[in-house]
Amino acid sequence: MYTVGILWINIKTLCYNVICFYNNHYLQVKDMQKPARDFSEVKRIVVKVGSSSLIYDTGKPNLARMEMLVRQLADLHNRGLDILLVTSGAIGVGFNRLGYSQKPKSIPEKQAAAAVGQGILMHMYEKFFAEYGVMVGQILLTREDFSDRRRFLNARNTMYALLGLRVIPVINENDTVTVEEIKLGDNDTLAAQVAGLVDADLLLLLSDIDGLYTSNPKTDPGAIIIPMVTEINREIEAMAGGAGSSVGTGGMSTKLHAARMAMHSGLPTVLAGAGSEDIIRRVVAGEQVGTVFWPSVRLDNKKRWIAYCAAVQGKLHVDEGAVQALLHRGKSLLPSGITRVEGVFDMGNTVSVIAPDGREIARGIVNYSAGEVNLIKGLKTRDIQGVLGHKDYDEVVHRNNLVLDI
Ligand SMILES: Nc1ncnc2c1ncn2[C@@H]1O[C@H](COP(=O)(O)OP(=O)(O)O)[C@@H](O)[C@H]1O
Ligand SMILES: N[C@@H](CCC(=O)OP(=O)(O)O)C(=O)O
Repeated sequence: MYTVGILWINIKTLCYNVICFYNNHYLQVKDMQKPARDFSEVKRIVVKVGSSSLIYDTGKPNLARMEMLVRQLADLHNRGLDILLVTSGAIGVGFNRLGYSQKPKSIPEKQAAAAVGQGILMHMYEKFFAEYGVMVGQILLTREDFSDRRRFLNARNTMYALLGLRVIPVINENDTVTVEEIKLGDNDTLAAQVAGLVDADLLLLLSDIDGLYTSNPKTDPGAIIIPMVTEINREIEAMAGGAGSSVGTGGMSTKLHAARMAMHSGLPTVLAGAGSEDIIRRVVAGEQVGTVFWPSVRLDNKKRWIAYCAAVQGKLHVDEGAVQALLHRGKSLLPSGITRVEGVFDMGNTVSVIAPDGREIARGIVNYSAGEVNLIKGLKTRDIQGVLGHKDYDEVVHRNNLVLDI
């Protein structure tokens, strides 16, 4: 058993080394031939800064860091680029001002901290940007601002108006009013949503870590940085651990989720260290810093909306045959593959499709209500009419309304 264990560790180490050699050497050489880091055409950037980069663990703001980032953003703005800043930190700054020794646990206390902290945060940005003659405008968003078409267009119009007036939108989640059902929950996702909303050319996630590593470098000293990712597959996902500080939310998982959303919107994401010297300018100049997530297949607007904006109203649990049919044979979801229904939804709502191992394998728009799917699950398509008294569709979710690889 012991020998098998040692052998397994050696194989894992060898695999890591091969991956890292490939990433560090071959991909960088390839980068040089194919200018993957050529951001010279970039006109609009969404920059997200995490709490861990703006606040010390005590909850006191890191003023030097904030000033340094603002100077770089103001400079890009002066160069004529459109900059949108997604900033975390309201809860962190707020809990300190309220006299808590650490981030509170209860939702009302976090909301109170956000209410106090958001004002302080905005005041600091206003002050720092004003030193460079740059105006800022606050925008606070919830998930409904992306899932509701009217609100989506409203938010977009406001952002375009601000950019047109050469104002930098400073964006955060509206934590004071967001309850579970309407919250995005983390600003990495928010930044990716904003990048899609304004059709940005680049998403830059600045954190207390300088890139994606093979595992969490704060707990694994052997972790190695990955300079480029072209597909966020299960191996990459397995590398992501939780937050690295008491003020961060989500850790690497939410950054990968954000990068995947951006990839599906056709735009690159760079994850880099907020504390590195001149980091924003260096990323935009195409230097090999941090991890770049390169876009692959661009989903059309409808599928992007299903995957990332629509509120998920329920779950359809399916059997292995349905998993194979959806993932590998490009099929629609028929009643015969459905084993269980969760949630209350109507025809036209968005649902998650769950594999037998509990993984979400797809998201799509349903053609039948939860009650109806409950009655026809496991049945053949030809039985729908007899059971429901009507059959408007053969499929419970048509493949045109289905997004795989969420
Ligand atoms: N594979 C990984 N590579 C790099 N960092 C990781 C990884 N897994 C987990 N982390 C942790 O993610 C943290 C960054 O996420 P988070 O604390 O939420 O920061 P932010 O406040 O910038 O959003 C890092 O400090 C690190 O500890
Ligand atoms: N909206 C919250 C931050 C949520 C969040 O995602 O935090 P982080 O992981 O630090 O980017 C706040 O302003 O405190």
